[in-house]
Amino acid sequence: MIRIGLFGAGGRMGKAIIGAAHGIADIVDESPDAFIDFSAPAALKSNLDAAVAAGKPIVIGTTGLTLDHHAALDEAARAVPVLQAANMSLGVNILAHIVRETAARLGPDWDIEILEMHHRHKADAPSGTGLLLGRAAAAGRGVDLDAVSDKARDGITGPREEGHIGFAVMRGGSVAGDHQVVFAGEGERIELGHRAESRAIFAQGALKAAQWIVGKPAGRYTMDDVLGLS
Ligand SMILES: NC(=O)C1=CN([C@@H]2O[C@H](COP(=O)(O)OP(=O)(O)OC[C@H]3O[C@@H](n4cnc5c(N)ncnc54)[C@H](OP(=O)(O)O)[C@@H]3O)[C@@H](O)[C@H]2O)C=CC1
Ligand SMILES: O=C(O)C1=N[C@H](C(=O)O)C[C@H](O)C1
Repeated sequence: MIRIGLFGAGGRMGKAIIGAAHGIADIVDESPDAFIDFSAPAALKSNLDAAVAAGKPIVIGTTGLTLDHHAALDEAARAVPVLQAANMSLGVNILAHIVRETAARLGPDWDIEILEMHHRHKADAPSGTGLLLGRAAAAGRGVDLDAVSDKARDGITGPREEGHIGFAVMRGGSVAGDHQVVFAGEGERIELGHRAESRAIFAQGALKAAQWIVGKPAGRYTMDDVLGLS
């Protein structure tokens, strides 16, 4: 059993982690072996400071992070092990590899669109997973996602720009997390997707990551490292 300090314990993911921890981890207030953070971007820096002050690893699932947040992750990773992943599920992390491979094999005349739907409470858009899948597609094409992403279409947009990667965001009800990557060619489409049936898969992935990261050297890690997908 490992001892986990949990940031965001009162939230939806915090409760899912407490529910999944039985027999794997004790959720504690003092002397944790590792921290898990599913809270909000505004809390990231103080949560990293707590991990660095304790000299313990931290697993971060919070999404909506900016370049400044990533700089803070890099800084903390000089002192302690830091794993940040927009999606802790096995399925999504495998899907990202399939998307990268598919994008690499198809020419730029195949349009790439990413669709995601989440529950009505979600604070950030596009989802961290949508962006992760967009980065995988962009990497497959050898381009930078920021240079080719279309995140908002409204009004007279004109025709689609070749090589761009589009995002469509839906919010409603209690959807735990649906993602689809559409490769649209002339006369045919490839649709690759993942549906989370509950938050349990994210919670189990976060706990697995916390078990894995204890004892690792300082540095930045991903779920690929945990799942052996690198
Ligand atoms: N990587 C992954 O696999 C997954 C990532 N996520 C991400 O995890 C994050 C949390 O999601 P979810 O549990 O649904 O969100 P909730 O809003 O249900 O919970 C957020 C928690 O963080 C706390 N919190 C919010 N803002 C602050 C702050 N500024 N300082 C300290 N604590 C704060 C809240 O406390 P209070 O209620 O008191 O404000 C609450 O306990 C989101 O970014 C989400 O996208 C979600 C699912 C899977
Ligand atoms: O906020 C959520 O609920 C989720 N957030 C993550 C994201 O932004 O991709 C992961 C999952 O899709 C659920």
